[in-house]
Amino acid sequence: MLDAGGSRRNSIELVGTKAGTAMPAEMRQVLNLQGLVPAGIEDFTKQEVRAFRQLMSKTSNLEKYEFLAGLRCISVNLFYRLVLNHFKEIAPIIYTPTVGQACLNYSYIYPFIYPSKTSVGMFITLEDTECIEAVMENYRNSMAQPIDPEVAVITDGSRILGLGDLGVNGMAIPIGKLQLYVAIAGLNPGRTLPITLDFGTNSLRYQNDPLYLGTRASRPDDEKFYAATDTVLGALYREFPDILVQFEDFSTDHAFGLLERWRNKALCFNDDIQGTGCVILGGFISAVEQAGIPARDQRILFVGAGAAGTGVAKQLVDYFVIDHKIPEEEAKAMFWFVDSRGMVTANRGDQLAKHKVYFARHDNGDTQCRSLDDAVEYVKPTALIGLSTVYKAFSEGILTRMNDLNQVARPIIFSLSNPETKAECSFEEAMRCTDNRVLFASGTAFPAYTIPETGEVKIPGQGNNMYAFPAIGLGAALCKPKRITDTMLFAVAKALANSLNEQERSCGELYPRIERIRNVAAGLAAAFITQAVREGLAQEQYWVQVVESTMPEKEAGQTAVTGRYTKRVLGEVKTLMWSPASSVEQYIVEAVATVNPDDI
Ligand SMILES: NC(=O)C1=CN([C@@H]2O[C@H](COP(=O)(O)OP(=O)(O)OC[C@H]3O[C@@H](n4cnc5c(N)ncnc54)[C@H](O)[C@@H]3O)[C@@H](O)[C@H]2O)C=CC1
Ligand SMILES: CC(=O)C(=O)O
Ligand SMILES: [Mg+2]
Repeated sequence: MLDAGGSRRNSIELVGTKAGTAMPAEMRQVLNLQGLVPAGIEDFTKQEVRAFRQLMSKTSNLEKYEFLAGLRCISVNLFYRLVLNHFKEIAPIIYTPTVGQACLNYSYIYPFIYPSKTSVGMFITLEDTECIEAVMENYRNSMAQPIDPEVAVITDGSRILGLGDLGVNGMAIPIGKLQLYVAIAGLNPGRTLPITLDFGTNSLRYQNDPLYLGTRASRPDDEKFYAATDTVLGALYREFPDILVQFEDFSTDHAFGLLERWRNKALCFNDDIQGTGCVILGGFISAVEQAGIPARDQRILFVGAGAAGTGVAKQLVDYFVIDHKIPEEEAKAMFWFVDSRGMVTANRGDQLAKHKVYFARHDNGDTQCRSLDDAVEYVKPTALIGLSTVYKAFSEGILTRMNDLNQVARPIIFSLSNPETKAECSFEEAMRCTDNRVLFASGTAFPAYTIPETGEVKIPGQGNNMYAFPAIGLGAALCKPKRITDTMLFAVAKALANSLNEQERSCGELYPRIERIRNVAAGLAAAFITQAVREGLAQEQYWVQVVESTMPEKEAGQTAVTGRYTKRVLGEVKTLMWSPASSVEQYIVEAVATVNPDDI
């Protein structure tokens, strides 16, 4: 009985896109399904249409999230088919902003799944770390296919988006990030591993919530935290030696601490510090080019001096140093920070956290700006970058003042906190208050804005690390670098800035349109690989040969790298690239739209 059930299940898995109502008559017979399914035999496309109708019939975004999460448990293929073909509509559901709501409600909406058949990932408690090898073994045994994961996204839920400590409820973030790895970079869903370190939560709200799914205890101290996390990461790298680990949404000190501990000895990066740095640098380069003053005249005020704020600023400093040949001390002096206590200065009177010290101002004399308004008056910024988690921190007064201060150059205003309930301002507000002159990006997508006087429709840029991490992961999965360096990420940021097409540039946009994100990710992954090879860190010999052989005549080696990418899509769909069967061709066309067939 059990055996029969098992083989039947396997058969159904094997048929993939021919499951359910798409199952051919012969197969229905073999599986004894006559009379158990409607007579109509339809193709996958019709299933997609029906699923999309059902999705769109949901009245709230959270319901849409739940529908998609349930669908994914039933049919991975159909889920990704929908995501790929309706990416613009679905990305804001499986990712920001709705994923924020999903996290807040995760213990209420957790799907009814059975981990022996399908698991959503790993939930590792402090107790589990004492038998971590067994946990790894359990995961391996639960996998539908005997293949190693290529990318793990790991969080401890301590700083989920701008929503704070959500404990185990943060799991929706690694899940959502990895769904974008599949949708944007074509990774095999079976090769993605979401992990939540369920070490407790300091949110009493969750500790006291009867339906809370995680450990009801306060978080451990640093010593225990690092020991337990090291145990998990050590086991993970032993079990899956080539895996890329993406650290996500750890509280600030642990975000920096883990990166320092692991960045030089394993393949990993922190998405909030480095991925965000990459993406914001990419958009910032485009903004500086359009602003109308020399780059070295920029005066950049960051609101929020956390992991993301200082991570982004560090990459911007690199840009001024490398591309504009501005000495580091001068480049650093182009930056000011405001945090919850006011402007970050060396003589503010409090002990500055380590990551703020580099940017602390020493030239403020007795001036200590306690509010953002004061800081704007003091700095007279040309660029205002929000990574503060403070909703509407960019008031109409501040936005209008930015416009007044920047009559020669166009003001750069990035409202980057997520989800949109934490965004410093909306696109519409920024446009209205700056006479539509703003160069704008936001972490969560805002709607397009129609300029009332002219009817012109303006599309805001989405400055979200989703433009970087899938490409970093794809590049890492392909060339298997020993580690990820700042210069490799810088190459990705530059490739992002260069990825805008003529139409996007002529409309003054800062990021490529979301519809092209797969194609763009291919180019960014190519830049990542090329730089890894240059630095002698790529371990995949094929890539070393391809990149080196094309370097002299093709500056970035991009075409050849993309060529190999194509080959892998064509030849090794099952082993590396993944896409629902019927859209593989479409994917290839998108991914290699610019490739000369002779190079493939
Ligand atoms: N667009 C994107 O791709 C990304 C956006 N983010 C967003 O950035 C935000 C911050 O993330 P992290 O830096 O990791 O958090 P964090 O907790 O490390 O930093 C938050 C910073 O904001 C400051 N802050 C708090 N209240 C303030 C106030 N009233 N005025 C000025 N500053 C204030 C804090 O002092 C701290 O320096 C989150 O909302 C997150 O979702 C983070 C990563 C990527
Ligand atoms: C986008 C992202 O990683 C964050 O808001 O934390
Ligand atoms: Mg994050």
